[in-house]
Amino acid sequence: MTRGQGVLRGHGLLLRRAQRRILDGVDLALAPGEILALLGANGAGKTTLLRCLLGLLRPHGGTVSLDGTPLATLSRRALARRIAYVPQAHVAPFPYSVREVVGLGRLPHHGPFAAPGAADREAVEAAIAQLGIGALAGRPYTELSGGERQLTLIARALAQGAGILIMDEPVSGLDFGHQMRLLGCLERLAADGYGILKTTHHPDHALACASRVALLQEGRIVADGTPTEVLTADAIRRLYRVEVEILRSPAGRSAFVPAG
Ligand SMILES: Nc1ncnc2c1ncn2[C@@H]1O[C@H](COP(=O)(O)OP(=O)(O)OP(=O)(O)O)[C@@H](O)[C@H]1O
Repeated sequence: MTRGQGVLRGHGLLLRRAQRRILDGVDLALAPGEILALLGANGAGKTTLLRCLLGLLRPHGGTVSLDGTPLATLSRRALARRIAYVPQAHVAPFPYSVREVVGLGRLPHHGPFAAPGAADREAVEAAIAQLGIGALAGRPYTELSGGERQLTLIARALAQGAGILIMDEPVSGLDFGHQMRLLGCLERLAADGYGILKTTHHPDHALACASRVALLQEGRIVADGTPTEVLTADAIRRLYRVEVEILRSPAGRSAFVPAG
């Protein structure tokens, strides 16, 4: 278990696609206990950046390191014990049960040819309980709704036991209740030492549940700081080209609403 360890750092990341610079000198680091929300318009390069940080895409320039060790020198298995990924959309070809899909998170621990042991089964049941999807555990993954699939993939990431969670729009497809419960769950995980990097299209969620916010625009990180520092009405206007204002509740909560 590596919770509470591990600084994941991308430095000077450069990535081109068809002559276009998708990432243009990106520096971004994630420390244990942080929830870092990455925001940017559609096509800004958020998923591309996550895939570079996961070692799934090799940048044309720059480096990614984990505790100072270049990612490229770590085996896939060693990496999978340290970093878990929740992708944006996932279509499963086989009707594995939810419990089996969550169990795939344990592969880096017991290997592909050994049967899962008691610790693996315990980790799977704990992750299922944490996401509140016990009622789905025996159902085929292919027959789940999009939101149910998303919860299953998050449970798989938790079962993996890695201290760093990288999530691509984790609330997409979740109903309002599940969104709120998931944000609460992320806060508890961060308090427990997990480092969490998530992309989001919801500035409000970043205000409510992030310790840091980074904005990606035209291949560069244009802001990186606390949610209140970074998420101003002006920054939202520049990022998404919409006019907004910030409402503050008596309890000190903030939310963006259309201006005017
Ligand atoms: N395999 C690919 N080949 C060519 N271009 C690609 C490829 N994958 C992504 N792109 C382009 O790279 C850019 C960044 O894509 P990316 O998926 O990283 O954006 P994003 O910020 O995650 O977007 P969204 O918010 O819509 O999910 C987009 O312009 C996209 O069209």
